[in-house]
Amino acid sequence: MDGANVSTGCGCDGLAGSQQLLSCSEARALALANVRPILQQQTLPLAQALGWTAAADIFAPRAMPYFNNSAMDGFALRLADLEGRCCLPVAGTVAAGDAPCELPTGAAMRIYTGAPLPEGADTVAMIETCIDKVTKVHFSTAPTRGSNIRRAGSDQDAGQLLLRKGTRIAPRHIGLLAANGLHDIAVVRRPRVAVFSTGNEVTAGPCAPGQIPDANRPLLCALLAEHAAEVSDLGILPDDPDATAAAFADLGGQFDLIMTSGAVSMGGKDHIRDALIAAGGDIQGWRVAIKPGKPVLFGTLGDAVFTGLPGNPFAAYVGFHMFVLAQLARMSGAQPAPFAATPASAGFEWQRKAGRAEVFPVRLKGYDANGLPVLQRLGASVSATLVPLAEADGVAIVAAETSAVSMGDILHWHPFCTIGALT
Ligand SMILES: Nc1nc2c(c(=O)[nH]1)N[C@H]1C(S)=C(S)[C@@H](COP(=O)(O)OP(=O)(O)OC[C@H]3O[C@@H](n4cnc5c(N)ncnc54)[C@H](O)[C@@H]3O)O[C@H]1N2
Ligand code: MOO
Repeated sequence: MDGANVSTGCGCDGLAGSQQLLSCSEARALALANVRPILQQQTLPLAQALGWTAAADIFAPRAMPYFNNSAMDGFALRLADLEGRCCLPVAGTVAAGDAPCELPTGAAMRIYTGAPLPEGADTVAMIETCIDKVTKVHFSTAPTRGSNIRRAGSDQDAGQLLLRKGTRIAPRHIGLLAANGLHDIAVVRRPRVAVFSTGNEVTAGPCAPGQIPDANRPLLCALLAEHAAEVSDLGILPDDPDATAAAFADLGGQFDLIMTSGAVSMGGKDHIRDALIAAGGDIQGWRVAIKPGKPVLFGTLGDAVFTGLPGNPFAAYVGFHMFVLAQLARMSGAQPAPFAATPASAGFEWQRKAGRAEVFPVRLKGYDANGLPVLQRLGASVSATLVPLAEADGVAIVAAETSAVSMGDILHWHPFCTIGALT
C-alpha cells in the first residue's frame, strides 16, 4: 500500500483505544494510499501563483546582486585616499538607479543605499560617521576597508537552485523569483475538489424550526481556497441515500477529490458509506482514534479520492487538516507536512480519557525559560462549536495514550501564525 509508512509526525499514535479504530498513522496512510500526483502543468504569471505548487526546479538566471552596490547611505571612497587625512572633497552623488560611474582619485562620493558602487571605491562610510559639508566630507570615525558594500554575486550564484519542484508557493517565493526577474512559473494543475454538506437539518438559507445554518461548506471551501485548490461547491445533500448516490454518480471522472461532511457516523441517517458504494465507489477505511473527527471515511470513486469528514464543524476542521491537507499536497507533488509538529509546553493541567489522540484549540500564553511557547487549552472537548477555535492561536495535539497533561509537559502544536505572535 502506497504511503503505508506515512506518519502524522505529531506523536499522536499509540493505543487506538479500540480494535475498530485506525491509529492516526494508519489513517494517514489510508488517506494517501490512492492519491496520485497530478501530471498536468501550466504556466502562470508569478502574481497568480500563490499557493500553487512548482512543477519544476527553478534555477537562478544570474548571480545576485547584479553589481557591487552600497548597503548604506553614506560616502563611497578609496580608503587609501584617506591615509593621513580625515576629510575628502565630494565629487558628486550616486543614487540607486544611476548608471555606474567612476570615483575620481582623492575624492569621495555621496552614495545612497542600493546605488552602484563607483568604479575605484572600496569602502562606504555610513552617513552617521560623517559630517557632510556639501563640498567636502569629514570622517569622524575611520572607515574600515570593504565595509557597507554588497558585492556582486554575494547573495546567490548563477544557476543556484532557487525553488525546488513540489514547493508550495508562498509570498516569500514570489518575492525571490521576482527579485530574479522571473515573471512566469510552471505549476502543477490545482487539485479539483468537490465539496458537499449533508443533512436535512442543514440549510444555506433561513432556518426553519429544527434547522441549523451550514457551517461546514463555507469553512471547508475557505480552507480549500486558502490551499489553492479548485473548489466546486456542490451544495447540501439531503438525508436520502438514493439522492446522495445519484449526486455522486458521475463525479469520479471530474474531480481529484470528493469531500463530504456529516452522515458518516453510526446513526440511521448516516448514509454516506452506502451511497458511495451504490455510486460505484470503494471504502478503504473508516473511523480513526482521533478526537474530534472519529468517523472519518476514506474511499475512492472512479479516479477520485473520496474523503468523508464528520458533521461536527470542529471535527470537520481537524479531519481536513490531518488528512485532506496531506491528500492535496500529495496530489500537487508536494511532501505532505506532519500535522502539528511544533513543540510547545503545556500551561495547563488536564485529566482525560486515553484511547484517542486529541486535538484542541490553544492560546499562546507566552514563552518558558527555554523559549518554548506555553499554551493554554481552550474549550472543553466540544467538537460541535467553532468558538474556541476562532479565538485560538493554533491547535495542539496529545497522543492517544495520554491520560493526564501536567504543567510544563511537552505538547505539539500548529501555530496559525508565528511572525507577529505574542513576544
Ligand atoms: N452512537 C454513536 N453516535 C455518534 C458517534 C459514535 O461513535 N457512536 N460518533 C460521534 C462523533 S465523534 C461525531 S464527530 C459525530 C459525527 O457524525 P456524522 O459525521 O455522522 O455527522 P452528522 O450526524 O451528520 O452531524 C453531526 C453534527 O454536526 C452537525 N452538522 C452536520 N453538518 C453540518 C454543517 N454542514 N454545518 C454545521 N453543522 C453540521 C449536525 O447537525 C450534528 O449536530 O457523530 C457522533 N455520534
Ligand atoms: O469525533 Mo467527534 O468529532 O469526537 O465529536
